[in-house]
Amino acid sequence: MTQEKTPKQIVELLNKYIIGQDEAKKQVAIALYNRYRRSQLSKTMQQDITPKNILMAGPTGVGKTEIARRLAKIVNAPFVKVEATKFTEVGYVGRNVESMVRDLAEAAVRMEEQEEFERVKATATQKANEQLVKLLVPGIKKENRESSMQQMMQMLSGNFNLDNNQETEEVTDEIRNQRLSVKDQLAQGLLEDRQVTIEVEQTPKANPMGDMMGQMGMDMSSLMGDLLPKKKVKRTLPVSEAREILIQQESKNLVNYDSLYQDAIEKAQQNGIIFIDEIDKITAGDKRNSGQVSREGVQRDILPIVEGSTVSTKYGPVSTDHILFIGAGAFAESKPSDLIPELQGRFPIRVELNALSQEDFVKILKDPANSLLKQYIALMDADRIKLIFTQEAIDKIAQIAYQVNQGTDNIGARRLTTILEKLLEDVLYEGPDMNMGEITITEKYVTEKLDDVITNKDLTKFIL
Ligand SMILES: Nc1ncnc2c1ncn2[C@@H]1O[C@H](COP(=O)(O)OP(=O)(O)OP(=O)(O)O)[C@@H](O)[C@H]1O
Repeated sequence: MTQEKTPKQIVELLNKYIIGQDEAKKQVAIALYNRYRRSQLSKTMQQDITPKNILMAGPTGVGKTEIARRLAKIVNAPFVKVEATKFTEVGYVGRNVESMVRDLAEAAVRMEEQEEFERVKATATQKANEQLVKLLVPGIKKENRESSMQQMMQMLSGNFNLDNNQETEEVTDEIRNQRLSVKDQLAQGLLEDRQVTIEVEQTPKANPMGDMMGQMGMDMSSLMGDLLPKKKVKRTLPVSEAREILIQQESKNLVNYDSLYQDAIEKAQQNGIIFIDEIDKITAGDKRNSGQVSREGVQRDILPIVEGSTVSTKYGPVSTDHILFIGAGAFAESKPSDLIPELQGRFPIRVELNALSQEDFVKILKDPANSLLKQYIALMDADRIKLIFTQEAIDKIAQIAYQVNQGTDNIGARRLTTILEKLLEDVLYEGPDMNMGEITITEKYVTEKLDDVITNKDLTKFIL
């Protein structure tokens, strides 16, 4: 296991995206680094030192998930979020909790695939373009009796090779020249709208049986997929879209999936992070969810996974020994001490996240690298409109968000999203037709646009 970043460096990176919650940021960074420290020890020593997972307590929308998700991004770790309450639903059985590890393996495979696709991109694009040239200037299909005879002989001898189109295609000098010129035009982007017909694999439809098998740890579509040839259909598309599909197909051919799966499993085992939300709702102390699958039962099912066990996935067995688990919940009606003792022991690091203040909201709107305001500014920029917010307007938005949270449900920073959407609806709708190079959102605009909604409680609940 490699660990390129120290806890301090991790916190510095988290600071770019998350406002406040300093203690939580520090603790996740330490926990992550401790996992690396433990992996450096001898196997026997490792067994004696149990991994230290984290329990985050705090109201909704204050950054619990965001911290964990960002942490994973920063260290390029596969990440999944599950709701613990999902496992209390009727229809779930003990084994299902293992699905969180399967999902992690899946996430790791997707990450590795993305990296590999990036690595082979240049080659895949080149091959895709070569195919496009052939599709745009097809060769002459040879109705060659000899070759039909050969095919027949091959089939009789059990040697099926139905994909020998190229062999029966004649390429004259003229075609060769045409292809050269088309290759040039393609490179210059002149043929992007021309239609071509390509073969694409049809994705199998989801079926309920598959879902059931999935819950039992089997993946029907991949089982069947391995046995049956994938169904191909012909589609006619513009070159620009066809190229994307061909690149995808070529990339898949260029990637060695056996080693990709191995790498992905290694990554999930060594770097994986599983975020278990609503863990407070599976305690005996919580009064909700009664009459469903026993909450303590779910805790007992989760325990072996957190303690370290091996879960079979369709990519191979995954050991959970080094996976970092982050439990989170509001813990409003229950306490961490309501969890079964064994589970409490597996989550020894406890952090509380604070409710967000009006000042925090101002910072959340402005400061993070991809803050909400920056997102809207970027969106409008696509229409070549410069969107400007005055400081007073930003303060007003934060104040309204804070007030609405106090007056109705406190949903934390999520309130900012609904408020901004309402505030900017006219700008988003009319902006492109307004022929304005610049739109400034002032405090007055915020007040006028939102006042009606705020003063009417029913409207507030519905819209904001
Ligand atoms: N402290 C913060 N700094 C920056 N953004 C935040 C902060 N807290 C919340 N947000 C924003 O609000 C959204 C919701 O936060 P998050 O998903 O972390 O909630 P949570 O605390 O995990 O609550 P829940 O348990 O209900 O999921 C995030 O997408 C993020 O953009």
